[in-house]
Amino acid sequence: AQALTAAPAPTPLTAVGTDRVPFHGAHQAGIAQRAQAVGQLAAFDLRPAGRSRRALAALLRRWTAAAAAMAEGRPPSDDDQVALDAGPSRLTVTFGLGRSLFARVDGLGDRLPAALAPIPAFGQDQLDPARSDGDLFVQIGADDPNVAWHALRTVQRLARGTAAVRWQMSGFNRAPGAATVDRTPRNLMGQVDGTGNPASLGKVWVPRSSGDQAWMRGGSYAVVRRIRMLLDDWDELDGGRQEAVIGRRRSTGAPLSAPAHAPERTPMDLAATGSDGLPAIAANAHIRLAAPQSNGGATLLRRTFSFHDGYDPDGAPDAGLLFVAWQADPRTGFVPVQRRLDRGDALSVFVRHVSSALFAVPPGCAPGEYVGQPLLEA
Ligand SMILES: C=CC1=C(C)c2cc3[nH]c(cc4nc(cc5[nH]c(cc1n2)c(C)c5CCC(=O)O)C(CCC(=O)O)=C4C)c(C)c3C=C
Ligand SMILES: [Fe+2]
Repeated sequence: AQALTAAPAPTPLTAVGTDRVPFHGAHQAGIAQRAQAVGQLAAFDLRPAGRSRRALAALLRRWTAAAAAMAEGRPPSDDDQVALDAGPSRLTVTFGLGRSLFARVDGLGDRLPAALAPIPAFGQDQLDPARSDGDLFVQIGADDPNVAWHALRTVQRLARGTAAVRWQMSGFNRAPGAATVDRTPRNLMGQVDGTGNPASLGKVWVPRSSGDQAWMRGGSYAVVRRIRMLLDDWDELDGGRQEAVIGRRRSTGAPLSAPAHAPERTPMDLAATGSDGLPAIAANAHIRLAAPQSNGGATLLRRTFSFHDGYDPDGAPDAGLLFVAWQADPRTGFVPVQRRLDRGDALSVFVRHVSSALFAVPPGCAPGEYVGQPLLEA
């Protein structure tokens, strides 16, 4: 065996480290790109010293400059060097604004978008206010854990004196190169999760020609829900019942309306029946109730991370989904879909929504500009 003191074999920086996502553009990075292996979500509340347009603009300018540098694999100014030897690793840092911010910062009251209306309470919610909402949102994704943590630490350091962390959550996904087959990654229930995401992002971006607030055009709205999975209860179901709850096969992710060995992306047929004459995709199956065709066309881009934060005293894992859903308007996206799921989804007895937040995510910016500039300066 090689002695631990021996110099490590020189491994070349692979595509995992060198891959990058451009920070600048029409839309912020971290929405259209497939989710990275590591996610860090954080909400900040403005401190009294940060509750002016000037202080907020300065913070967003600092955050933008640091995020743009790190996305290229360059250190931000006054760097702590935590990620000095790493490549950009597909780092994205995405910034959002919560409803409470518009009441706290002078002169922003009349700039509150109608789409930032509070998410209504749902019957099965068990939300913790301390882990919900927030003035500012930062979503970080990277294919390397050190790179993601470095970005989180950097935005938090740059906020000192202006804004303080309100809540923070860490998540993960399959690492690039880890799959043996070409298939959408699995969640912690073992399901292929993400297959039904929209092929086009037309309903994700606020249209250029509409919306009550011009500064949000080209932006999007993020609904963030920490959804715990009741995994010990789930384990009690046999495989067939687990598949019926979702409406898709566990092995391939194909819909239950398709033949046994159909590929993952076979379209679902909600009218199909089995040999018993019953619907192949049950009336209360998750995909039937969540699908756009069951919700007047309501469409979401789900870009989620799994989480696991230890165990309860009874041994149950505190694990589940950091559910991040993107849409042009949550009132016609997340809200009607969740209303339907809350009332009738077979999955709902195996999950628990424990936190909720909604953020307006402004469009992207060009070099020299900062995210949110049209809100604060136009
Ligand atoms: C309000 C929206 C949704 C919540 C909350 C939600 C929670 C949730 N979902 C899964 C697992 C799966 N979801 C799947 C599909 C799916 N889910 C939603 C919406 C919400 N899910 C939509 C819009 C869809 C797509 C429906 C379609 O048109 O096909 C699937 C199937 C595979 C896939 O399409 O991704 C799984 C599996 C969990 C575990 C969960 C909460 C913890
Ligand atoms: Fe779902």
